[in-house]
Amino acid sequence: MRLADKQANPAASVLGPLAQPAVALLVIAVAAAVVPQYWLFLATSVLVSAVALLGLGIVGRAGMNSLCQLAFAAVGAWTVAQLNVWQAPGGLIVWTIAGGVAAMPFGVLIGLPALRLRGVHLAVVTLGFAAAADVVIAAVNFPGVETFEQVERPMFIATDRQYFVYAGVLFVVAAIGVEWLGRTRMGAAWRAVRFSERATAASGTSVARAKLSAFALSAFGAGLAGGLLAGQVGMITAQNFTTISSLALFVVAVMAGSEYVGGALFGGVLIAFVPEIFRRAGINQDWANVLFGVGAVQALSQGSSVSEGLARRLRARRPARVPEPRPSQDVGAPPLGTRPLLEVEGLGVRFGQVVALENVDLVVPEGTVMGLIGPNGAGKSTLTDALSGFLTSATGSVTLDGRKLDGMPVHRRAAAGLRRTFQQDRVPTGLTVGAYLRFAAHRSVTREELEEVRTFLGCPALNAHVFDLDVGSRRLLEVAAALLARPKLIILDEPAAGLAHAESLALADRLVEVPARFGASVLLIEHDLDMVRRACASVVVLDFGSVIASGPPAEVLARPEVARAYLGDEVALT
Ligand SMILES: Nc1ncnc2c1ncn2[C@@H]1O[C@H](COP(=O)(O)OP(=O)(O)OP(=O)(O)O)[C@@H](O)[C@H]1O
Repeated sequence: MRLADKQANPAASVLGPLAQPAVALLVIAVAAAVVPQYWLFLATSVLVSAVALLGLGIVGRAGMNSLCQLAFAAVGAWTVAQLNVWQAPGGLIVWTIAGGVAAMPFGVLIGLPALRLRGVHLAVVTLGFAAAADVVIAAVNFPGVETFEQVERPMFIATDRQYFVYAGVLFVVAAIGVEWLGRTRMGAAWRAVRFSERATAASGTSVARAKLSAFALSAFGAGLAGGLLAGQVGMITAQNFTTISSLALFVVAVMAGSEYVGGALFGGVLIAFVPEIFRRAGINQDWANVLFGVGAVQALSQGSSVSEGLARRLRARRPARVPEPRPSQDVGAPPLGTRPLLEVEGLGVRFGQVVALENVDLVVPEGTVMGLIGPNGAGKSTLTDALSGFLTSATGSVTLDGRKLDGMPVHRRAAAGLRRTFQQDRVPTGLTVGAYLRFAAHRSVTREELEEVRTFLGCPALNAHVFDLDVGSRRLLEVAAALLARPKLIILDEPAAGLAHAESLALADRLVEVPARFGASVLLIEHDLDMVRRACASVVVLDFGSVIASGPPAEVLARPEVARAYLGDEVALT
């Protein structure tokens, strides 16, 4: 399913989705006709590296590092060489695709540690794999090398000019594939995992699946590049896939921004042409790697690659329109549900010696908005984490609509109808509003449904970029996504943080309507007591991890023990 809105990419909406590939193919055709043979060979190398960089960009989208892309490429090249020796049916094009497919299990294998490791630890694991692959392929010759068997090209791509066109077409197809994937739910999951694994799981998406799919498809891209290289040079050696080359590829990806098609192409140009320019200038080609390293350090210190910086500058020309806050309009008494929806019995959570929750019993009725309040450190967020499945050490039992949730992982609880938002901003910045809502809804939603929820809460337009939104708008967006998922229960953890007081009250009025309009009960965690009074039919007060009061808001907030918990004094919270 297509997730991003067309307007998110101004060029695409003006020229049509096929215009960019068509222009690219035209440039390739013209270059094939006019560029001298030698430079065309280098240009083919650009395309080979660009395909590998597109693959690397996939793990980059998911916020992971892979320093072993050329080990995957070696698998692709090996497969092509072996199929060539066997003279397998299908010819080079089929062998190249087979090379990509053959690299995928290795991608999954390397992706497995990514389920537990992040950042530099994951990078070290992938580097280890690159080094191990280096040793293996240096020790044994690629198929056909001992017998001097060149990889055979079909007639129509036999010359270097024809092969350049073939590489160009393959790059365009790969670029379309990567862009298309980026707009699917899987692509949105990669962006979401990069921003927050917790929020991704809480939206019902398997973090493990998102990470492994990114590694598998990334390896596929690298495998394709390896096969393409095998066809280009005819006979491959271990020298083509050294660990240092893998590192250089990664560094260029960081600098150029391989998550963008333009960035991958630019990176390919750097890898192919900079060493050549150095050679012609009589400078040792290895200095190219130093230059790439400096560029990557510069990109990291600026917080964005060349492509990311360009994309931001383009977006800055079209700032997102944030709608005027809706005026608050007291919609009357909130509904008071009767049938129990969420039943919590004896919930307990300890962090070492700290007892965060102790023997908490709680019932959230169906069709209502219930408040959960308490002073800082009372245990509200811990309760949310325990209910949504993040705290596996929690004791006690949780039942939603008659179904026991105990032992269920986060994404399965979300699928069972329990959605939550977070106190901190967890909306991935790499998506448009529309793409985020569709992803986080975790079900097929029509544009009308999107617009309905968006306007109901007063969120920015679907084509606005999350990156450009203020914190308040992002909080509303998270609530909108939770509503779109049509859950049975939504736990909102301080949704008004970042909103002005009037906006908080307007949100409270909207929440009152949620049970009737969206069929979900709401458990609202809030410090803004005006908002709680306005939105909630009942309220539960936590203090030091225990429930100290519950009932209608006006009555509960007037109780001296509640005032004492908040203010340390017997003053009613009126
Ligand atoms: N990961 C953790 N390790 C150790 N202690 C923790 C951890 N998380 C929470 N706590 C402790 O558990 C208690 C409850 O914290 P919690 O964050 O749930 O409170 P809260 O009511 O959500 O507070 P706030 O309103 O400030 O968000 C506090 O004493 C806190 O210090």
